[in-house]
Amino acid sequence: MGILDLFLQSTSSISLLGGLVVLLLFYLVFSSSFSSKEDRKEPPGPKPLPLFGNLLQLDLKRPHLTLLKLSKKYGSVFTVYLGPKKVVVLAGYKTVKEALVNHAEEFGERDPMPIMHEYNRGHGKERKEKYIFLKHCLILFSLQLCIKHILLNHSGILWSNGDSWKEMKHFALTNLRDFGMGRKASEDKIIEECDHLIGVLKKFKGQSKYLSIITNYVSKDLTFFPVSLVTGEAFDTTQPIKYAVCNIICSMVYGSRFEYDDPEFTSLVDCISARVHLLGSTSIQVYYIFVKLLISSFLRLGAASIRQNLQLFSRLKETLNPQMCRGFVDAFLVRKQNHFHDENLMITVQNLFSAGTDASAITLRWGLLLMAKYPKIQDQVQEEVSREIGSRQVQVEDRKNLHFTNAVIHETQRLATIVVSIPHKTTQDVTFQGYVIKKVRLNKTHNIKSFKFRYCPQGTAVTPLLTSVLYDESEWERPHSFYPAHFLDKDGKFVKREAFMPFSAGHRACPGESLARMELFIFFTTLLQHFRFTPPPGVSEDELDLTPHVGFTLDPLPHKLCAAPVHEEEEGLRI
Ligand code: HEM
Repeated sequence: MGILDLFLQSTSSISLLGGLVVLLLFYLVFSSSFSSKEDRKEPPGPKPLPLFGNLLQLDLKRPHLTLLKLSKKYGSVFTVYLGPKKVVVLAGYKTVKEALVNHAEEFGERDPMPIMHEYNRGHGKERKEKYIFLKHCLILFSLQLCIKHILLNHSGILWSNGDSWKEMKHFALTNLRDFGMGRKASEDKIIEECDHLIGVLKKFKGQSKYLSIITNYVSKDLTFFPVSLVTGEAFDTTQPIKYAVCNIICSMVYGSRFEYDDPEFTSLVDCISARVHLLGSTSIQVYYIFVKLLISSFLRLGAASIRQNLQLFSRLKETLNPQMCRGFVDAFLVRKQNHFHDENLMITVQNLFSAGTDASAITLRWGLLLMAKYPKIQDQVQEEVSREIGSRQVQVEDRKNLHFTNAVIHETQRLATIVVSIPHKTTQDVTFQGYVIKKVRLNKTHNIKSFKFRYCPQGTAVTPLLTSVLYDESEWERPHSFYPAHFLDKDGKFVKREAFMPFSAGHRACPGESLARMELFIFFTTLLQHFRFTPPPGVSEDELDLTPHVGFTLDPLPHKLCAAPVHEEEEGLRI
């Protein structure tokens, strides 16, 4: 062995040893700071590593499942560190409800995700100036700069706090109600949209590959007879359902719907979905370090959506009649005080679109996938629909007679648990279930450029784990199975369950719940009234995968289904 080799070997051993010593010191310093005496009463949790926190203990593809497991070990209130960021997790129905409802004020703020925080970090220009700047930027095509400037403040509903959030949420709730949310007007809009959706799904029957004989219940007197149906071409349910659901928000926000092949509309919807998708990517959720790399794609998508909305707003402004508001945007434009500025209009509209389209559309897609996977349950739904409604138009009023169908929709929402959690934060030091949850305070040394300032804003982040409520073993008989009987009494009548909380609760509860519930009922029931959903040819029911794709929401994995028309009079296919 040459002297050089020896030297290299000893140098690398020394540097390795040195590295280990540094890491050990680092670990000791950090772990003592993570668990100082002062913190003893803080919620327990797995020991974090410096910088990485508990990231290495999380299954990053299914973080919600790891959190469920940790709740079994550490209890219903525990702490995890996502990198350097401390997060208190609340698990189980009783704990989540107690925090969000009984301690609504203390747990009621939103903890903006790092990417939102990155947007919102700013230098206090006047709003008007920023908006003018935005217009200039648009002209100059400097889209990234535009968005940075338009999002300097916490605007809109979803990611904002304080007075602006209060005013925007109240305004959205009252105005969307005025434009039909949860009422007859929105029922009519959903019914009209169902017709368009049915028309689109019917187009997929053209190149049928094979005929299947299924037992179908089409007669009112419950005589079962086989019907020959063209199973149709397998299609991806994503876009038609998303377009249909988005059109309901469009008619309330802009006062009009769009055709599914209108490029302005399709790019608006696709852009919103892409942003939600990116927002939910593991890298953004967990690896704060990579935020900078991803932010430019996020900004680009945001810019496209802003540009489209600006065009729509300017068309609405040109034809605005304050005496006759067509939708939410008109109502906003005629109010010109306090928080009713262009920036809030833009972000609130974007929030309504992203929150209002994706969640309902994804739930519907889960519903259809579950029907294809469990044909006997689909039989029962179709039998009930046929018996109670026949071929007339489904109405929201029918919900009280369609006990089984209603139970299936609720069970779909429970099992799919599509919103795992949207982060909250504490507004003050809170004593909760015997633990002290301290508000993270920033001192002057945390200047605007520091890592901690950007990713650990004031207040402790709190994750009310809705999945743990919807899968709570002390509340649900079969938490991990598709079991509509969770929502039925012994006489087969629909029963509400307290632990059914997919829309969350308390101050930040979903303002779109009544609209979403109406959409889910009318779209789902109408689709099952008209179509039989089956796996694509060559795929068995068992092969349909119910593993979710984990992002901002839990979506079904990409899949295709066949939709076979069930009505004789519609298709003339009965034999
Ligand atoms: C099946 C459909 C839906 C589900 C499961 C759902 C679920 C949720 C959940 C869990 C939250 C967070 C609550 C929290 O932070 O504790 C939320 C917030 C929100 N949702 Fe929904 N939602 C749905 C449909 C809608 C619709 C149709 C709209 C619009 C009309 C909407 C608008 C919003 C908004 C604006 C927020 C933010 C509220 C705030 O931060 O104060 N959602 N939703």
